Amino acid sequence: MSLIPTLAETVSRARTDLRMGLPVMIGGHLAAAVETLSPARMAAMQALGRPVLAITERRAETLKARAYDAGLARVKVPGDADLRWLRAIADPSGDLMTPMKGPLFTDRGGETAPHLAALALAKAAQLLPAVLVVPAPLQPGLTSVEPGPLMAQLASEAALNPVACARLPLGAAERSRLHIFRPDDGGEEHYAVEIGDPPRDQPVLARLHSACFTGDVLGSLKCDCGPQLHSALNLMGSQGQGVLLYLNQEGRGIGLANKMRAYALQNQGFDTVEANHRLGFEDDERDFRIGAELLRRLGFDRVRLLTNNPRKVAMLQGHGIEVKERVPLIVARNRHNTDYLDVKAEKSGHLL
Ligand SMILES: Nc1nc2c(ncn2[C@@H]2O[C@H](COP(=O)(O)OP(=O)(O)OP(=O)(O)O)[C@@H](O)[C@H]2O)c(=O)[nH]1
Ligand SMILES: [Zn+2]
Repeated sequence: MSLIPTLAETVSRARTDLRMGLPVMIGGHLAAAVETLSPARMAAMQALGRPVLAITERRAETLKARAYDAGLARVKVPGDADLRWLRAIADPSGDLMTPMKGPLFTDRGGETAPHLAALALAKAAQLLPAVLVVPAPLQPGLTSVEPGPLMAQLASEAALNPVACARLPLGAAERSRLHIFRPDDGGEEHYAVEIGDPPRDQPVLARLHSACFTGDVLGSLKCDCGPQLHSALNLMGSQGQGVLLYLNQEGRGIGLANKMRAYALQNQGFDTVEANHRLGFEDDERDFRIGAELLRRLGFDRVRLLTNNPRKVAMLQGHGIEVKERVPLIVARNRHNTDYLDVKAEKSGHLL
């Protein structure tokens, strides 16, 4: 095998570069995430030409900037703009304090593939989707990737390889094991809690749980995650078998930092869906294929799925897992989570 990095490895590097504040070369353009960009690197990029600030169509809607391309607006960066100017466009936390940012002028026509790819990479890095982009000759030492292969790689499904497994007696079920799976694209590891020894030729009681540090670990009252996690484990414990997948897709895939930005917007009065949109994300950025892949790796192809989210059912069915039954997971309301639960029911189609 050659020592040259594969496409998956190059993309994984590019994602890490953006997180560190290092620009990457995407199809003849330099691209850097605004969130991690330093003033010196911004100046170096401005010296190369006229950069644009690529933002998502969602963010552009809030800023009243015209998005001429599906999913993308390319905001012209004035010659005298500094990093504060870029950050104010990227980060909605100051929108209410300084609502007038414009007028913002956006590019129409011309190449968009590098910009769209750069935004997808910023999302994959769980950074705010706002990227400074400037045409540039190849820069030695920087990671370089073409937009087409980059997009294809980000959309592809990483293989999840089992790395370790051990018995882990739980309060909810003494006969439990924890399996760790590692993707081959340098992404997050995911876990599976196997309770008892569920027969592989029958539908297994299963839960796909997305990580929620605030709810699962801290017992936050803002969401229903902690109680859902524990009631799923308890039900599996009482039935003697089940499998709970703990997927590291914090904040519906936007990461904990962005989820806290979303909570800050919720403090300003926006709901959970609006907050995601104002940040430039879709309501739900999770890749549910991971759940299907993990179930298959564990030997299951039929489940009784514990969920209130019809999208989870549809996605599993679409990826080769038969959902024999949907088992509702009802959790207690409190005065902090009642609006959140209502919005999930009204806007995200949850069955509550
Ligand atoms: N972006 C964002 N994520 C949130 C918010 N509140 C909770 N989350 C995340 O939402 C996810 C909840 O996931 P799940 O428990 O799988 O729930 P679900 O999609 O609502 O579906 P079921 O619980 O199966 O019915 C977790 O990743 C949480 O971190 C929020 O206000 N904003
Ligand atoms: Zn939660």
